[in-house]
Amino acid sequence: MGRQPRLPSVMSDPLTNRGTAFTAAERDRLGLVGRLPDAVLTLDQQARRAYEQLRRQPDDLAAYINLEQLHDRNEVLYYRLLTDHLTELLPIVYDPTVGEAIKTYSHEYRRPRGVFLSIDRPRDLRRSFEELELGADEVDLVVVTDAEQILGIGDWGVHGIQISVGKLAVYTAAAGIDPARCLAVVLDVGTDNETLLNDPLYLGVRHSRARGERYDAFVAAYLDTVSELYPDALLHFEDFGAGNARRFLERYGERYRMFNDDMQGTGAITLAAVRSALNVTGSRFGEQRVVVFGAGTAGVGIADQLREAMVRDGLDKDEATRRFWLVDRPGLLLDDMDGLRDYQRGYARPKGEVEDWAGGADRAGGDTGHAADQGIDLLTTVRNVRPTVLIGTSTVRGAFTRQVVEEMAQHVERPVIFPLSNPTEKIEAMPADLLRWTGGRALTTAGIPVDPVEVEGVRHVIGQANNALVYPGLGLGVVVSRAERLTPGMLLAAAEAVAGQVEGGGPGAPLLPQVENLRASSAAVAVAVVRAAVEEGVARVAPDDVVQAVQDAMWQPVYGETPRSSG
Ligand SMILES: NC(=O)C1=CN([C@@H]2O[C@H](COP(=O)(O)OP(=O)(O)OC[C@H]3O[C@@H](n4cnc5c(N)ncnc54)[C@H](O)[C@@H]3O)[C@@H](O)[C@H]2O)C=CC1
Ligand SMILES: CC(=O)C(=O)O
Ligand SMILES: [Mg+2]
Repeated sequence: MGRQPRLPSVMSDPLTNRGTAFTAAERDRLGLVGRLPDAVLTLDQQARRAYEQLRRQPDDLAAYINLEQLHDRNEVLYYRLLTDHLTELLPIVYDPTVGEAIKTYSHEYRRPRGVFLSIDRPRDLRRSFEELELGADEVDLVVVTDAEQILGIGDWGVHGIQISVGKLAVYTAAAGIDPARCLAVVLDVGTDNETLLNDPLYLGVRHSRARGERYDAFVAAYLDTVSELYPDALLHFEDFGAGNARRFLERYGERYRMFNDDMQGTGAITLAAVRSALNVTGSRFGEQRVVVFGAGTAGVGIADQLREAMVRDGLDKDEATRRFWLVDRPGLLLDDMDGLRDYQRGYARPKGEVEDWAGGADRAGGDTGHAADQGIDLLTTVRNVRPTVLIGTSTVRGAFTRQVVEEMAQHVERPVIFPLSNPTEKIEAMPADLLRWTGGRALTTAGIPVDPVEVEGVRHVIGQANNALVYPGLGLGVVVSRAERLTPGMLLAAAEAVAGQVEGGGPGAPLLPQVENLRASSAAVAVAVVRAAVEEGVARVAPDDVVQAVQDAMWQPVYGETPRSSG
């Protein structure tokens, strides 16, 4: 076993490394002579080899690890692979496999990617960024999580860094956000996950989750620091706990260029999917009755955006609010309940409304489908409300039972049913079942990717209602327009652009664009977002030719000019 020669930084930095694709002249100029086997491969050939290696992995988690290792060696090659096989690989680097990877992070750890900020070392916060030596105009996007509610799998402490990494991979693969201009961050504020705290190999801060003033001050210091160091960057918040996600967006959304993906991104993609479903049914937003099962960050974020659509459709805000029924752990949310969260209160139904409901207000969940802890359960709600739209953001697998779905389908011709919880182990119902139970009448999507399904001779292609179909284009639009803020008009423009990308219609057609067309649909979203930013007066750059400006801004996974020296 010999000595491993030191590799010049041009090879050890995944942003500049091209491995066996360095030409003889580059090897000579960059100090790589003797560091590589003789052959010079093209990016195509490298991609073929990398894909062969990937295909040999025994399962999805192994494929994830293999891809992350490539990510850490050669970013151009990694993104080339991702863009060439987007439909196949998005579920690996992102939802649902990223959930598995997050659970096993401390054990599968190989090398760090991203910025780790510890609440026990607040004085290191600024330094952690400064030592990256990135200029004020060199960062477009920072994705941060505190990992309290990762997807639907809960609190994963420092492991959450991989959701920031995964979200960024999608930004680049889907919308060509330059990976050299992005940062993934975790705020490691401790964890209440006892499995992690009792694991000797756990890599995070080893205490329970900090809350209250200390936690708030840490988040405030984070925002202060990143916005000062990178004044043009979009500050993306991911997978914070329900109360915090909303609180920070409300407190800071006007002050910083901030985006909460779980509220705003999920709201926008769901709005797009409902828009598309209404194109099929020929009805209007203002006519819908919406039941949301799981009134947390995503559920209420969705309700807010659908409510705005109803208001644009002519309802006043109170009328629109009355078209929503939110069901959470205590059952249907009623105005006399103790313990409602601030963000739920506005949607709580008057207690009097339910007194003569079949089942009644005092009825415990019991035999009526998925049991609520107490109060009025989902089945009773559906039976009495006769919703046209049913949204699942509860993390409760199987909550949309056959009974619930058949009840809904008795009263509407085309029930719109979106089980949005991630990952697969949390989904409220599989779209195939929704279609079978309704004889193909359900208009459905899911947060995870699912295969087409044939029901009664019709092949149904299921769109993926995941915020990944909207946030990359939204981010690109912010980058191109250098928007000062992310406004409701920009979110709406993004949602409408996604819905506008849906082809054709016809029996079994998906409600959302296909992932294989994600680059094109993200570009269309970006164009709409730039135009909205200009119209709303928040754009600091107003390109003459928006379409071309968006194309020009998209980073491509190709080897460009080589660095002049190994640096
Ligand atoms: N498809 C997409 O793009 C997105 C999907 N999601 C998914 O939505 C789910 C929820 O995520 P968040 O809103 O961030 O979490 P959250 O914790 O803020 O909300 C979940 C809500 O469901 C409620 N819930 C839990 N058990 C319940 C039960 N037995 N009955 C009724 N309600 C119950 C909780 O009390 C909470 O209010 C996750 O699975 C997540 O992956 C979230 C964001 C985007
Ligand atoms: C997709 C996403 O953001 C979530 O499930 O939390
Ligand atoms: Mg999320």
